[in-house]
Amino acid sequence: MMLAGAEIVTEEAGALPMTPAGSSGQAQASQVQVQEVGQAPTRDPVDIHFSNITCTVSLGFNKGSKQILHGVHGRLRPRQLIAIMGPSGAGKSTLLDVLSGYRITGVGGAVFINGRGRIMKNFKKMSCYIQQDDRLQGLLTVGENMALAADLKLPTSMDKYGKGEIIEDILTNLGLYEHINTRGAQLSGGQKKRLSIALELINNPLVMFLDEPTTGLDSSSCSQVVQLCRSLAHQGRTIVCTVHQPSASLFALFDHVYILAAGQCLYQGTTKNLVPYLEGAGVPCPIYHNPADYVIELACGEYGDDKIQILTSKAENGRSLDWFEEPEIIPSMEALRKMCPLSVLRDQDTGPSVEETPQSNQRSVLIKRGFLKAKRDSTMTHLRILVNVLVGIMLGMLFIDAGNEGSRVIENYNLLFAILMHHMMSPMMLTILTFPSEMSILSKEHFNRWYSLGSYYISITIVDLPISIVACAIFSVIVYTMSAQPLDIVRFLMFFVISLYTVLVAQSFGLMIGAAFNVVNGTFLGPTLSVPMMMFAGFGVTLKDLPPYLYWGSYISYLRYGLEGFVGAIYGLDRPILDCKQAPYCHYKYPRQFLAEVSMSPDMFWWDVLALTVTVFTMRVAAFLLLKWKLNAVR
Ligand SMILES: Nc1ncnc2c1ncn2[C@@H]1O[C@H](COP(=O)(O)OP(=O)(O)OP(=O)(O)O)[C@@H](O)[C@H]1O
Repeated sequence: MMLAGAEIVTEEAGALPMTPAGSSGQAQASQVQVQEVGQAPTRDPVDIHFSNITCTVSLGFNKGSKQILHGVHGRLRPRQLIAIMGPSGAGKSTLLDVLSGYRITGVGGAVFINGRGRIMKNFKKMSCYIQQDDRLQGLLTVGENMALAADLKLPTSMDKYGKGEIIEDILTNLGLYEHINTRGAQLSGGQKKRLSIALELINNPLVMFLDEPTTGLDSSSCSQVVQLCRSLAHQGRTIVCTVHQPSASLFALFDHVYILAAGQCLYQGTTKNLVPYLEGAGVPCPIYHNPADYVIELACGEYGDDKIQILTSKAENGRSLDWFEEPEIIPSMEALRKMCPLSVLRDQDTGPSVEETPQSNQRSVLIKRGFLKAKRDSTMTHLRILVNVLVGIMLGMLFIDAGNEGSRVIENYNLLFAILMHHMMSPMMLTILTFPSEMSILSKEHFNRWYSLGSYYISITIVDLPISIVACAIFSVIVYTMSAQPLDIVRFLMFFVISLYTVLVAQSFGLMIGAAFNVVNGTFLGPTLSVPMMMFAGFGVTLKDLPPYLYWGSYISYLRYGLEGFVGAIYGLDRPILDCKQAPYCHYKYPRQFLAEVSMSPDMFWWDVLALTVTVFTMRVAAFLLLKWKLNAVR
């Protein structure tokens, strides 16, 4: 059963002639002329005023700090497509981060929305931020991506037909309808960019911030994306993009430009006024020179730093509105407040919740999305199960029939430790390697208030559990039977429970590392931090041989509880004397003698389960807190 929105999109897509992915679809898309885009906003347009914005970043311990933005001012008018331009490193993305509210650390100054100080919770409800890298669900089709976003971003009271209509409308106007059944990962760069915009358009934001929407696109895709933004702006939105160095034709598509050089404003006004402005400042743009190129050259200091100073003071670091279209009719802050009285805002207030839909809806949609992804994920699901089958068979063959033989007890003990290593390494490394890319999507969707972190975390935990159970059960059956462990259902279940717990702990440990570190650091730290756990597991150095001053280590090693649990399952429960067919003398044919040798008590099984339960719970909570911290720390 598909999602409500996805169902309608797919049904209706099926009724229309569909273009197979990767064929002539791309050519058709490039012919799309973006004229009218879906629903025009129904609420008052948004006028953004920012004043004395500074941004300082710390360069690390004892290295001081760096100021990126130097008290810039500006005005972003509604129904305008505004480009923030400047050379590389000028602070364009930083300014966009600050204006969208994404960056909060080290920021000074004030942002006003329709004449009133910005209240972040309310501003987030009317705006969205599309970052430079396309953070899309690559395993889901365009239609599924849209349907899931609609289920998260539109009120639950809206039925699937209502949502389907909105989705159809947006996709048709953005030239993506032909690609409704194409997976996100298979879209071209321009299509990905348009899908990123389409996803945010679902709840019809009044303000859109786009970081470098044209980077990496060919000229035709660039102009499509910019034309699309222009149409969206002229419908009543305030659209702000950063752009590097647009061609003359692309530059002309923008209504307004805001030019930065080394964190200061060189010019703010209409695109058309740029040439007269430069002329007035004594730095005229040479004939036949693209003004966008020329102003970037000026901002780079190619014509001298004094020119930057002249322009910054002429623009009053963004205070001057002289180069706006009809500056005399730009409303003052007071006039804006009168135009948007508080009584109107009160009527529009949708309550304290930041997200559009309740947590229960967020969880169920995210769980559906998680299962859909898991079904198609060749690494997290298919490869994981395959690896469990292959490693199970390999270990089974290596230790074949070791479980019942008195002369092979030590070998069997080695097998139990090898099983623990497998359950520790593969889920931990898989999580460390895959979670950081998931994290970037989480950061975007969470910031754009698709869902709360709690809903996300619960859903990933629920989605992963059945996959872990299946992978672990397959592995356990193979290795248990091939190595001829006692055929007793209770022992097998004890063995399985310990295996599953070890997987869950290792995964939680991987999640903690994946949430806090990038892939390189995580790949180094995960296995390195696991070494002490192995040392204290009671393997190699048995627990009784551990020096007393290091004994505490065995209590914090989850592998110790795993190994003890395995030994209890296989040799506990008053196991009878073992066979001794393969040797004349079997030192450990009495299981109790072996248990005494490794100083493990068979009665500790439930304590081991309890210890592993507490460890899983603690690590999950720690991973959640780290995730929460990381989401804010990157800002
Ligand atoms: N967290 C940070 N720590 C240190 N320096 C930073 C940090 N964030 C940004 N910077 C520096 O601030 C300056 C402005 O960065 P920003 O990304 O805003 O520039 P930009 O104009 O968007 O550049 P580009 O067009 O190349 O993306 C750069 O020199 C960058 O190295």
